[in-house]
Amino acid sequence: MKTHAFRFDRVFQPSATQSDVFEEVAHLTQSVLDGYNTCIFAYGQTGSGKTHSLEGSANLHLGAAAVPTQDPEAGLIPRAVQMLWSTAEHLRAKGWRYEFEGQMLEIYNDEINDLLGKHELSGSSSGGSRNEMKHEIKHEKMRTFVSDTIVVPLESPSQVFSLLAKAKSRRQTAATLMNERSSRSHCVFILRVKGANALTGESCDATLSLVDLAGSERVNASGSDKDPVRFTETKSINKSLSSLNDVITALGNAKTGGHVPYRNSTLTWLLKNSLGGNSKTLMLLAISPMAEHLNETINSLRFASKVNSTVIGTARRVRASE
Ligand SMILES: Nc1ncnc2c1ncn2[C@@H]1O[C@H](COP(=O)(O)OP(=O)(O)OP(=O)(O)O)[C@@H](O)[C@H]1O
Repeated sequence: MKTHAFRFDRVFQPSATQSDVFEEVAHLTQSVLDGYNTCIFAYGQTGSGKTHSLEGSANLHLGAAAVPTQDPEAGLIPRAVQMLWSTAEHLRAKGWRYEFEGQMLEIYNDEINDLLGKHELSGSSSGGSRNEMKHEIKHEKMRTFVSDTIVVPLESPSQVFSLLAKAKSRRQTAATLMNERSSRSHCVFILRVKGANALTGESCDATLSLVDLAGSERVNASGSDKDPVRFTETKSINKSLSSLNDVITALGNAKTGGHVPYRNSTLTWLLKNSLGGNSKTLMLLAISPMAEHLNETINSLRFASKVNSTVIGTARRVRASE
């Protein structure tokens, strides 16, 4: 039997619980309160467990009635949200006051859909989302703005869960109109955290981006070239995942002379400030244990171990004035 060796910071066995996974990443998500732009990607082939890891399979989206940290099936997002709110509450005693706001975006065929907006995701059996609105991404210093998208001020974890539920149901509606569409789009939850300390005069303003990437398998082997809709989807997934690879490679490679090709895909352009050397980035790789998925699993492991071995820079805090 041939063996392949890969090195990672941490490997979770099938017996690992949601709580085990969260324990590993909790400190990272928490650093958004200290003013670090932070990004967590879930990468892996369709059905390998990306959404399971980020959202979990508990019925979390019932508003205030759900208490995610007491639910063993709650995934990373609800746990992180709950932890951020409770840490912010503790930090009040030290003078900190935080404001939170959230956005839920989907990138499908290299275009942004606002999962909280009114117009998109109408669905179409002939080609997926027909955006009534084109969204533009702008970067000003350390901030990212997406035109004509809804940003919701968030007062409590339960409000975040309702927001996630709304976005999820809109995605699912679109998915029933177009078979398996959600596996072929990237879903990005952006939580902006603004903090000010009345005692020390310090301030911070950073975002936590949690990204459920489209299935990483190369679909051309499954006949996508015969189906124009599938072909377009495949092309844009391949493009955005290879752009992600190129950006990470460029960040870790001094030889590129400082040029990082963020603009090559909507995914990398949107996440520019969360991917750059000043932010904290983590990739969570989901792999299937099934023998028939071995090739995809090895491809995923190769990609992720390359990402893991890349040093993208040194994270630094973002102050509110930046
Ligand atoms: N570690 C796990 N333990 C238990 N069930 C799991 C685990 N990982 C995945 N599953 C289950 O497998 C199914 C597929 O997982 P999931 O939807 O998370 O995959 P995915 O990688 O997000 O797929 P897609 O690319 O289609 O979004 C779900 O029913 C999920 O609950």
